[in-house]
Amino acid sequence: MQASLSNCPAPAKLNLFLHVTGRRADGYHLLQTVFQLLDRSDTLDFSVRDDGRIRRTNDVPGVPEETDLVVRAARLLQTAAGKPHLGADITVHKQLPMGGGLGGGSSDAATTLTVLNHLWQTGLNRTQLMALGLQLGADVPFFLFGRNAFAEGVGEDLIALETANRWFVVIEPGVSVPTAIIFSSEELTRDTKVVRITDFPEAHNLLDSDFGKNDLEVVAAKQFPPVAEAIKWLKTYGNARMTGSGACVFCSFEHEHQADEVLKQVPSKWIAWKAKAMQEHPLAHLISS
Ligand SMILES: C[C@@](CO)(OP(=O)(O)O)[C@H](O)COP(=O)(O)OP(=O)(O)OC[C@H]1O[C@@H](n2ccc(N)nc2=O)[C@H](O)[C@@H]1O
Ligand SMILES: Nc1ncnc2c1ncn2[C@@H]1O[C@H](COP(=O)(O)OP(=O)(O)O)[C@@H](O)[C@H]1O
Repeated sequence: MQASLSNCPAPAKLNLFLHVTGRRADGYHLLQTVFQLLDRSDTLDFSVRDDGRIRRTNDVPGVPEETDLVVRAARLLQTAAGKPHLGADITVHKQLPMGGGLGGGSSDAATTLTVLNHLWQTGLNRTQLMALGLQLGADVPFFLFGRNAFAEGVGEDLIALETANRWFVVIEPGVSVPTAIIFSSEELTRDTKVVRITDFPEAHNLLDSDFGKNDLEVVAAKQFPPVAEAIKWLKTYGNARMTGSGACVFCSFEHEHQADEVLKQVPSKWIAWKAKAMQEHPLAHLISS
């Protein structure tokens, strides 16, 4: 058995649009969204243990070990696979901001399920891993699906899409937005018209069109003024939007040099970076269909 794997990527996602179309009986919201993978990632190291213990080896500020989605993902897989004697030491190198709408925690969890399924030779297929992932968070199945996608339900009904190979400028407005606060707002609209995949422009043209919006944006911008400020600033360069429940905002460009020009202008109070669209998750090959 291979004992360890280092520098495993957990990439960020953007929601190119995000419509809230209803609410389930359990309070969870029904969404329609297009998920886009980015080539900016957290990275994780895994080392197999033979005593059944699952440990995070480093401190992650603000995330106690027991609540880390990485530790919870590993425990869930250990139980589901019936391998109580197998454990792991996991190191999480965070690059993606927390509460940023980039899905960092969900992506870390998906990478953990993928890599430990491989190292422990657990043999779960993609569908089984996605079902486990959904127990950890609504975004986790997408990262296991492995391709850019149109998503419905709470994000678990996925159809693969070929999106444009764009460059993105992403601004971190310096606040962490808790997803639950945005979804529980009285001001959130929950009745955006349901679209069919054939209703919106071909995915590779999506970013050039006015199609879609992020229904969570109005709520987040009102409750977190730095989000509103970053959107306003970035809108002078193109069709800027918030991703997920915030806080990050993004704008896309055809050429890298255009992204570089915008980055040079970003006020120093914000962290900003560029990333390229990815069509496939870098670990997709480790999972069998
Ligand atoms: C909004 C999105 C869009 O991709 O992304 P993020 O901004 O979190 O990255 C996701 O739907 C977020 O999914 P995820 O990050 O997994 O959310 P969770 O932690 O499972 O949910 C936190 C809380 O938000 C509420 N919630 C979440 C998802 C949803 N479809 N309806 C909800 O009402 C629930 O109250 C839940 O307890
Ligand atoms: N490995 C992890 N990385 C980041 N956040 C985590 C992790 N494990 C648990 N969390 C919790 O999940 C919350 C949401 O994190 P994250 O997925 O980064 O943001 P978002 O859902 O906005 O994209 C964090 O504020 C943190 O409390």
